[in-house]
Amino acid sequence: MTLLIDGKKISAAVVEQLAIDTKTFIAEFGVTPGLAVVLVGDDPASQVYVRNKVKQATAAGFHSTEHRLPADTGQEELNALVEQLNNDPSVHGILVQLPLPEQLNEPEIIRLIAAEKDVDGFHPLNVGALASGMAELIPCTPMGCMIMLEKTLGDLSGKHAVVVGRSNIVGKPMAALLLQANCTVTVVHSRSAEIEAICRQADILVAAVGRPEMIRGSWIKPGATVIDVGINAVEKDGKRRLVGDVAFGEASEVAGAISPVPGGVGPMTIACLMKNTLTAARQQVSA
Ligand SMILES: Nc1nc(=O)c2c([nH]1)NC[C@@H]1CN(c3ccc(C(=O)N[C@@H](CCC(=O)O)C(=O)O)cc3)C=[N+]21
Repeated sequence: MTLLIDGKKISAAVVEQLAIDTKTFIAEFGVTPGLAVVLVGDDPASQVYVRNKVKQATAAGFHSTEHRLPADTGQEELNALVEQLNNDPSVHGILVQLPLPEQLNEPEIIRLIAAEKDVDGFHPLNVGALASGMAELIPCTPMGCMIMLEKTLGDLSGKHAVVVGRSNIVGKPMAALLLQANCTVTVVHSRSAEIEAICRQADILVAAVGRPEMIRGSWIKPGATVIDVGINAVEKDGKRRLVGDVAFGEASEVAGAISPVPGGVGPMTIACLMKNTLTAARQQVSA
């Protein structure tokens, strides 16, 4: 029997615990954790995610604000908003939805966000802290994947984890976290040779490439744990559907445990954003 790793259920438990911790925090410090979400442009999928984030923030007991800027916003204008949020003591976490429209310089914005308010964990200071095992703010998607893996497998020591993809937002931080959990870690990417054969050696396979159903059942070692990070919108029978980077039907016949899309990593990402917001608030009140 293949176990379905239910991200909806696990994330609900995370948010429930967080709501309790938030109450305690507010009672102790008299401060409500605040999250500011910035969205530039009007991509409909992004609007859905931003709305979900604001909704979950409210459920966790946070104060949250949404800042929408038009698609043609200039760098100066976005910088000014980020600086204003950096200086606002009621805001403990800042998330600027990526990717940004192409006239905007993404690395500049990532560096401009105050590191202690960087709830995405993308600022170079937070990336460095993660690489050396001193992280407070950990990128949300990889953190969510680790919670799912530990919930499913317990101790991860000695397992061979293969990460497919090397992005700054998922692949690289995922590899760092797996290494810290004492896995043997292999990262494969678009230039790698023998990707299939390497995937077939994985006890833990994390797919984060952004290519619909690229990973087939035949790439998976029987009994392996598969985490599907991909959220790809595809047309099927004239309807918009979400599929992962893993061919779910085939893969679930081979894997020991697998996370679905939707209902897997997506909700975990949002739950971890809430965790980071409370962590950030905690750091800031005791600073
Ligand atoms: N600075 C920044 N940080 C992010 O964390 C970030 C970002 N930019 N840009 C966009 C991506 C995408 N992302 C998702 C989070 C949750 C779901 C999610 O909950 N998805 C549901 C389905 C939602 C639906 O039906 O459309 C699920 O998988 O079950 C999806 C996508 C966060 N991102």
